[in-house]
Amino acid sequence: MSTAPGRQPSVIGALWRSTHPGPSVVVTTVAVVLGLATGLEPWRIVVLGLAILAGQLSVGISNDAIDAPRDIANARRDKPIARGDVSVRVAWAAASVCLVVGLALSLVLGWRMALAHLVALASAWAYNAGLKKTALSVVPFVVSFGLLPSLVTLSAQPPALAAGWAWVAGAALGVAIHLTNVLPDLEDDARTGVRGLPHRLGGRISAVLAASALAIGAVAVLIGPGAAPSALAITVFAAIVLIAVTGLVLALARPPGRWVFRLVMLAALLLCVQLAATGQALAA
Ligand SMILES: CC(C)=CCC/C(C)=C/CC/C(C)=C/COP(=O)(O)OP(=O)(O)O
Repeated sequence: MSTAPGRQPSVIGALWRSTHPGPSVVVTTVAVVLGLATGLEPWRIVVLGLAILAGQLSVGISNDAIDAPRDIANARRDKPIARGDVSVRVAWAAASVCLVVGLALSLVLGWRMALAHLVALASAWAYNAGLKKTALSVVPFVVSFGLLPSLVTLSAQPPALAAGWAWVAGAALGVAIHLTNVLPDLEDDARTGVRGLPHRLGGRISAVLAASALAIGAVAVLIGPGAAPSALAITVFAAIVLIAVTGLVLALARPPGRWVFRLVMLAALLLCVQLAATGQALAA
């Protein structure tokens, strides 16, 4: 979003744009929807949503604060810190406050939930702090997204870890998101020495693996709960597989770009519907 000439952008607006608002809102929405589906009490859903949102804001803002020198070198006009709309110091302060608020709210839901959220956030911050430049760049996505269903089930009374198949679905979603999110930035990243797993694999292999991960996640949710799947579950499963196959074929036919990420986001959304449809079975 650009600012009209002569108008000072607000610091809050600039911070919000640094949070990676799309993914932050999506992850929060997934947690809230799963909370509703598993029958959490309303106050727990509100606290869970705020805790996850605050954690996501801390991850997004710290990512831009750490990347500021690189984004300035790449003249990224979409990055508020690189544009000078907000200082790195203010961004760090905001990221720290959001981190503390996210963990404090998690504690309200119980120490197990707070501990799991701490691990998920530490893994995401480790990505920002340097893992993104290594062949292990996918690991934080496997860990954090693998834990996401458990952040919901551990917020219940009594708290429980999520079922194994829900961990698989979350981790598969994380792999697909990571492998496709960086596709549009491959060239910028190469210029500034960022060589995560997708950069090493190349766009095409990354897109193929992302589509395969989505299909694996969908199969895990379909057969994991053990009971005969409902008509809705089968329909959503078929839609995810169709999107995954479309992504696969298109990625093989032409160089993958932002559209692959959009397809993955659509399939990710459907995977969440599929997860939510399992309701109480989500807890181990
Ligand atoms: C449940 C939970 C805590 C999930 C979060 C997991 C996780 C690893 C998040 C990292 C998010 C992030 C800011 C990616 C973009 O960074 P980038 O620097 O690769 O891309 P950019 O150029 O868009 O900033």
